Order: sequence, then C-alpha cells, then structure tokens
Amino acid sequence: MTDILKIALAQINLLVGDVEGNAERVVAAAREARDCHGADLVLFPELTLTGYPPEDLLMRGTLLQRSEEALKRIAREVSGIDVVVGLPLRESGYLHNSAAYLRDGKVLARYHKQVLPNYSVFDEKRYFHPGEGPCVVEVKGLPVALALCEDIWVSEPARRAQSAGARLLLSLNASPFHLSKHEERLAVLRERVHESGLPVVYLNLVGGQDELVFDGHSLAVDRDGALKLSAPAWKEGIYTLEVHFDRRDISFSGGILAPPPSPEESLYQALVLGVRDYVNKNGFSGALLGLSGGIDSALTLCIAVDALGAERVEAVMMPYHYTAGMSREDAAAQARTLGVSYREIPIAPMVEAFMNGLAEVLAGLPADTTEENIQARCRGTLLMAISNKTGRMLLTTGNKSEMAVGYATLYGDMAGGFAPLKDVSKLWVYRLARYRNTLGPAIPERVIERPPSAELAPDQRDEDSLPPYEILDGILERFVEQDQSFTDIVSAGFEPATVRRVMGLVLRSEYKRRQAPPGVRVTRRAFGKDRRYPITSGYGRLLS
Ligand SMILES: Nc1ncnc2c1ncn2[C@@H]1O[C@H](COP(=O)(O)OP(=O)(O)OC[C@H]2O[C@@H]([n+]3cccc(C(=O)O)c3)[C@H](O)[C@@H]2O)[C@@H](O)[C@H]1O
Ligand SMILES: Nc1ncnc2c1ncn2[C@@H]1O[C@H](COP(=O)(O)OP(=O)(O)OP(=O)(O)O)[C@@H](O)[C@H]1O
Ligand SMILES: NC(=O)CC[C@H](N)C(=O)O
Repeated sequence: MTDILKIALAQINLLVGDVEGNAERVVAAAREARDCHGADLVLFPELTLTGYPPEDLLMRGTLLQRSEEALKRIAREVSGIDVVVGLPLRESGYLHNSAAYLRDGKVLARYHKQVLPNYSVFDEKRYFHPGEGPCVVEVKGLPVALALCEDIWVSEPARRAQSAGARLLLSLNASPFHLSKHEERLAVLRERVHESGLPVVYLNLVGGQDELVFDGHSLAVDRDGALKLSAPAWKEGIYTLEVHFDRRDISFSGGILAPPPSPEESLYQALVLGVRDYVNKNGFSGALLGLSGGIDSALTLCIAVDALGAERVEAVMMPYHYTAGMSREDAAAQARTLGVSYREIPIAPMVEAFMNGLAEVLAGLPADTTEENIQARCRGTLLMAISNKTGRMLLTTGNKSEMAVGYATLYGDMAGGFAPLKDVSKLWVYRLARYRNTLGPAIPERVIERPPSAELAPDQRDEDSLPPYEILDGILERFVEQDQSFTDIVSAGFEPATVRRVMGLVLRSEYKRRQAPPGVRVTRRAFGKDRRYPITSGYGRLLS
C-alpha cells in the first residue's frame, strides 16, 4: 500500500537576532501549512530562530537562552503538524548549529550539523562544534534524516543517513546567492542523490542580511535525479510536496516548478531584495541618492524604487560648472518617469567657500584631484544632511570596477550607508540598466549610451584615467574573482603594463574599501568578508 506524506517548505524571511519575532513567524507559518495546505510536516531554514548568520551574537548567552525559550513556545503553540526548526543548541559544553524535530509539543530529536563551512563568507568553526552522526526520525512510517546546509555539499552525511536506515533527506539551508549558485546547488543535490540513493527535499532561506542575500529557490530532487519542486526565487511562500512511498518505492508529486529566472533577472532581484531588507530591517523611512545623469546612479535609483516604492525614495541633482546640460535633463527626466521626489542643489557656492578657505594651501599649485574631491565631498555632505533630517538612508552608487581600483572619493561619493552596486562590475551595470528598461520606461537611453564621466573636471571621461571597461573588467574578474596571477592574465591576452597598473591599483585601494559601506554580494568573490587583504603590505612592490 502506498502512503502519502505531505511536506511544507516554509521559504520565509527572518530577522537576525529577533528570536521572538522569528518564533512568531514559525508559529504562523506552521499553522498555515497545517490548516491551508494540509501538510504533515513543515521545514524551516537553517538557524531559523536566530536568523543567519548571527555572527558574534552567538557569543551572548542570552541569545541561546532566548532560542531555547522560543523552541518551547513553538512546541506549546503548534500541534497537529511536525515542525523542524533550526537553532543553536549547547550540549555537553559544546555549541552546535542544530535542528530540532518537534511533534505534539515535544522535541522528538535533535540534530547537529556535521560539516561546518569555514571559507568564503562562512565562519562557522569560530562558533560551532561539529555533530557526529545522522538523525533519523519516522514520520507516518517513513524514516527521514535531517541535514543542515553544508552537510549536503559533501558525501559523508548523506551516506551515514542512508546507512542509518533513512529513505529521504530533509535539508534545511541558509545558502547565500551568487550568480549561477542555483545551478551549482542542483548539481550538488543530484550528485548526493546519485551517491546515496536518497531523494532530497531542500529548503532555503529568503531575504537580505547585510552583505548576504538569500534567494530561496527551494528544490526537491527525486531518486532518479529529476527536479520535482523548484520554488520561486526571491519570494516568501509555503510550498508543498507530496511524498508517495511504500516498502520499496518513493516518489514526489505536486511540487511547484517555477520558471528559472534569467541571469539579469536574478541579479537585479538580488539587488532589489538586498536593498529592501537592509533599509527596512534597519528601520529607515526610505532612501536617497545623488542623481548625476550617469549610469551608476540611474541604475541605483531604479533598484531603490523597485525595492521601496517611489514615495520612499528621493533623488538630488547637485550641479557644478562641469555638469553637462544633458546630465541635468536626464536626471530630471528619470526622476519624473519613476515618480520620485527630485530637487536640485547647486554646489558652486560651497565649493567656492572651501576654495577660499584653502586659498593659502592651494596657492601656486596646479589643480588636481584635490579640487575634484572637494566637489564630491560637498555632495556627500549635503546628502548626509538630508539623510540626517529625513531619516532616509543614503545609498552610495559606486560599482565593483570603481571600488576595485579606488576610483571614488573618500567621504565624498563614498559617503552613505549601503552600496547596492558594490559587487556589480561596470559591464554588468550596463546589462542591468538595459534589462530594467525592458520592464518599462526607467532610464533615459542617452544615460546608457553616453561615455562614462565623473564630471569633476572639464570634458573628463573615465577612460582618461582608467582602461576601457571591457579591458578593466576582464582583468579584474581574473585577478579579484579568480585569483589569477599576473602571468595568467597576460597569457589571456591583456597588455602587461595595463595588467600591472590595474593589479597595483587594486592592491593600493584596500584602505578605501575598508571604509566603504557594505553592499549586496552577487558574485562568488565580493569585497568584504569574502576577500580580506591587508591594507599595509609590501606585496605589490614586485609589480612596479
Ligand atoms: N593606505 C592608506 N591608508 C589610509 N589612508 C590613505 C591611504 N592611502 C591614501 N590615503 C588617504 O586617502 C587620500 C586619497 O583618497 P581620496 O581623498 O578619496 O582621493 P583620491 O583617491 O586621490 O582621488 C579620488 C579619485 O577618484 C576619482 N573619482 C572620484 C569621484 C567619483 C568618481 C567616479 O567616477 O565615480 C571618481 C577621482 O577622479 C580620483 O581619481 C589620501 O590623500 C590620503 O589622505
Ligand atoms: N551632479 C551631480 N548631482 C548629483 N549627484 C552627483 C553628481 N555628480 C556626482 N554625483 C554623485 O556621485 C556619484 C559618483 O559620480 P559619477 O559621476 O562618477 O557616477 P555616475 O554619474 O553615477 O556614473 P558614471 O560613473 O557612469 O558617470 C554619482 O553616482 C552620484 O551619486
Ligand atoms: N550555511 C551553509 O552551510 C552554507 C554553505 C553552502 N555551501 C552554501 O552556500 O550553500
């Protein structure tokens, strides 16, 4: 006889540190899974109660106490459905990254994550002790095993679960997004299924947390490696799957198969969700930015509007002598198209006041970046004043290519709380701007077509000081994201002098990046947690 187990995947957005609020979300979602979807079992993401990653909050004893209290509360308040939640648990003096299996008001089983990731943005060995074995629970007569995120990326935990008699693997995840991560996950799941013979139900967190953004995009892969559930990316929801099983066979049905997003859509949605959650979870009333008529601020404005709604976003044009007429026209036109509040504040009087104050310092010296930076800093000061007064957070507009080579002014255009494009190369900025215009009128075509310029000096173009972006981004991708050597990059066809110069700029600009606001990580190697270079270093010496 075939039995059916209905599993609900609660792909929800949680708030790090808000243990009680997260527990409330769990109770509500579990009741919904039971009452509206008729589920027998509901899964929640890794470290559900603390949110992921809780970082050094884990070193505060109260976080653990609050998590244990919250677990008791969920056990008390939810019945008629099995619930699997993630939380930190201390056992025999060791702290574990764990999952608790709840049934009828009791903790039926506890599972401790066996494989702790400690690379890239992950730092779990700083906090946790690994678990040593599988955890198998029977539900409606089907033995299921629990896995926590990194457990599924290596062979051993699934093999152990299979040896312990499990017939299905339930994987709870907090797996951050980067471009093509979804395809990587699917390949990993298929490999595990192939090795262990166990089908996998894979639930992922959705939401933004500082630099990280989690795409949801939960999955289920059956014993043949076929995809039987692919939940929408970037959206909260409760998605169900029926598991049909008898003594020998096990199969899945009824799972949603959402169409996979294009790379442009994925990346754009990652930025939108990253900005929305950063602004909202930190309690800002909205966001503002300097709108220059250039492409970086134009794209940042679209992201802000899509994240927060036009009424919560404000754009400020701050012209100076070098601001072209078309920059003012295009900035005003974009603000009008998107329906955001827009004002102009000319900076000439402030720049002149600084110049006069510095007359003695500047006397007899040629103009250089000093004067350019005064313009950028006047703009930064004005924008921060508006932020202070309105409670809107300043979005800084620099992209990954600029941040890599230090092409930005400290306390000037680097001022701000969050940098949406920090991990987006200039070539991707163009791709995303074109993509956004396919969704409806947003960015004036001229903004996309015109050559990039900082407009800080007469007739200035980015290409006067930097290699063309096709070349710059090619070198940066190899050096920063793929860790290639000078020789590797030159062998790929780039001019040695340009490679040397770009590598030198990257190494020398570390001090700027350390002072830069956080931004959304969308590549496998972002500046920030993912790439930690020394500021003070003699390493670049051999390059010159
Ligand atoms: N290792 C180190 N540790 C700590 N601080 C260090 C440092 N090295 C320099 N510094 C400090 O940093 C200063 C230099 O940095 P900073 O004042 O920012 O100025 P700087 O890097 O000299 O100039 C800014 C550059 O960014 C370009 N820019 C500006 C604005 C917008 C855009 C754009 O198109 O988006 C481009 C501009 O054309 C110029 O090339 C030094 O004078 C020194 O005070
Ligand atoms: N005239 C201006 N009015 C308002 N903000 C400005 C102005 N000039 C510069 N800014 C702010 O400083 C940031 C950096 O300036 P910059 O001109 O380099 O960038 P951009 O115009 O957005 O793009 P691009 O680098 O392609 O020119 C802008 O994105 C914008 O936020
Ligand atoms: N939280 C985790 O263990 C995540 C690690 C995993 N390899 C991922 O990014 O999907």
